Amino acid sequence: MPGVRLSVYVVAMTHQTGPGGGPTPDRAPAAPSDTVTPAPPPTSPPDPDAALSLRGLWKRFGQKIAVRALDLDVPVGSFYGLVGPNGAGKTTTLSMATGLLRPDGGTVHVRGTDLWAHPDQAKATLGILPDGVRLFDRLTGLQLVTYAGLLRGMDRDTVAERAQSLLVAMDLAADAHTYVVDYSAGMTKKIALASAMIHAPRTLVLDEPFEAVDPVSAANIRDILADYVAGGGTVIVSSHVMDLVQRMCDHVAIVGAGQVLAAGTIDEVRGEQTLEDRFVDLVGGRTRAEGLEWLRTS
Ligand SMILES: Nc1ncnc2c1ncn2[C@@H]1O[C@H](COP(=O)(O)OP(=O)(O)OP(=O)(O)O)[C@@H](O)[C@H]1O
Repeated sequence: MPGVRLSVYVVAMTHQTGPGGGPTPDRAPAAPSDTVTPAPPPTSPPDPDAALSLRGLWKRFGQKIAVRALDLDVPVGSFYGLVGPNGAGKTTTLSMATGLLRPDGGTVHVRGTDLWAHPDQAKATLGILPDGVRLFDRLTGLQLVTYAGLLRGMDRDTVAERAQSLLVAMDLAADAHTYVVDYSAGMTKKIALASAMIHAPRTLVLDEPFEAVDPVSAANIRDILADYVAGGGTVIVSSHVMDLVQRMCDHVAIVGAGQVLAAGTIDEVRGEQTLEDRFVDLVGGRTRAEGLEWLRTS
């Protein structure tokens, strides 16, 4: 199928030091180096024009390889979905792609800038909504968004103006002075998204942005993101909701077991199928519920 890259790597475990040569923040100790196989070399150089270009990314946690030799190019101006089953490596990939987690190997380029070599330069152009990272939740919503803008070096007047607009857009104006610790899960997601957008980044990397968000807010956020892409921004979003990705994104990568199994435009990847059917075909994992007869009540 044109435009769809099927993964070619089927390799054994590997362990490398990070690009900076330092230790990685893994939880479990790495296996001895003589028991591992080195990663294959990147298949092609990074794309300097891509919003995000990943080559040969690797990450292992103890014996678990979370991401293995992952290549991905995200075109500028695309609305890119990253989908995969639980534990596929989406969060690990996005964390490495945004400078939150040091890769064991491979490279990350943001519009041609090597993120791990020049993190300040590359990160200045990114807005990040990480999954599961704690916020400064003893601030109010307004304080948190303001703080994000000031940290990005913006002047106070611009920050104040944009913070108000973002709170309105996220339907959080009435809770601007509520502490984030008292926000619901969906409100927390929205205030984190507002914080990621305040500096008008060129690329937004959003890990599960719609999780716990109510349908009306989700529709509003989708509109905001669609406008942002129409204005030249790039959005990379991970999600489990295939229908949402199919409707919202113009590109998609299906990730399984730490690798890209297929990537391209939505039509290229799904072919004649729905995206969900294509996803299930590629990642497998459908099981019959056996041994649960005791759950039947009648
Ligand atoms: N800090 C960590 N320590 C140990 N193992 C980890 C760590 N982070 C992730 N893993 C493991 O790496 C694999 C990939 O995890 P990751 O969170 O990237 O998957 P995911 O695709 O984002 O999953 P989900 O859709 O469930 O959020 C999983 O097997 C997970 O258990």
